[in-house]
Amino acid sequence: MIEVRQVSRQFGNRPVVSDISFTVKEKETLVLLGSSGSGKTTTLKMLNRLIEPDSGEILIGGKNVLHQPLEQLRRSIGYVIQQTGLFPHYTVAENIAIVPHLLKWSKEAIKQRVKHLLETLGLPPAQFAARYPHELSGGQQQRVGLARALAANPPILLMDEPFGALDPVIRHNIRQEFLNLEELKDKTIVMVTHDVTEAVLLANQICLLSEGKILQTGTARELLLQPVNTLGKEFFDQNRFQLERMVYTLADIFPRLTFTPTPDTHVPVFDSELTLWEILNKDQYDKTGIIGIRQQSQLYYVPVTQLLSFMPEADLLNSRK
Ligand SMILES: Nc1ncnc2c1ncn2[C@@H]1O[C@H](COP(=O)(O)OP(=O)(O)OP(=O)(O)O)[C@@H](O)[C@H]1O
Repeated sequence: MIEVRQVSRQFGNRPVVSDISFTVKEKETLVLLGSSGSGKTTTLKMLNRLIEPDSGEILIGGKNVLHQPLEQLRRSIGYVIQQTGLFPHYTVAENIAIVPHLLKWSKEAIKQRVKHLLETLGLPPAQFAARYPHELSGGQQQRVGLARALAANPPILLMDEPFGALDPVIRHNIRQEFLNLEELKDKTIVMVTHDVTEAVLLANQICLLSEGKILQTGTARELLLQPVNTLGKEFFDQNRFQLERMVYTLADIFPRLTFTPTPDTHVPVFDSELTLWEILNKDQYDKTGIIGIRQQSQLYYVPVTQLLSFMPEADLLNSRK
């Protein structure tokens, strides 16, 4: 668990991070979201002491990070940055092996770990292990950066705009892979992004920053549907239509649906707690045009077009009771 308590940091006499507090539970992903200059990177770097706070406390696993030996702290925290930070004169395998090597793992253990990570991240070792970073695409470099951060299996991962340098299609694909990676499922992750879609997709909790202060911390659903101030609301407005599909569940829109009779053919059935986005991203539905919804152990059938044409309404959540 990571606990950030009333942390502040100035550069010169300019406050860059002011009185920030949040908690990241084990195996959760907290996204630091905010526009450029809002203090995201500075906050992240205080977690692994690349920057030290002027005041406040940061506890990891109950221990103040300032009281832990720096080397030990950094080795228990994987760090992934946009520019990957790969060593240009090291091969892919050597780059990934850096921390296990420092930890004096056996040669065989290192070899097996590198092989496993490359396979997991879709980079066949026979093809990629001996290459140098400049012989890789941006997406491949980013995967190697992630593999390197994961090499010694640290419980915590800090990621600063990890997909930022990638073009939109690759970015989308890597994000999806990221969501499905077994290696990441038991990690406690803090990620910096200014991309709202990325935040909504990946975060258990979002901490929305503006000018070094927290505007709101909560789930994507809370930030989108129950903003506590205008600034927080406006941050999502440009992408609101798409983002709300990512947080509205079938149960939310249930009162607005018109049901059809039980179809003759088999149709896919979804639990009503799934979001519209989760349903619309599954390809099973377009064969039938109709889906089943399981709501409080009853089954209802509805044409998919109703989900596609759904327009969020301000009163919808209030009417769901
Ligand atoms: N070492 C430094 N010395 C002086 N000012 C700094 C330093 N590092 C960051 N800043 C300033 O602190 C502010 C916050 O920077 P930070 O990198 O934390 O923001 P950010 O939200 O991550 O922005 P971006 O999305 O552009 O990376 C910026 O105005 C930046 O110029």
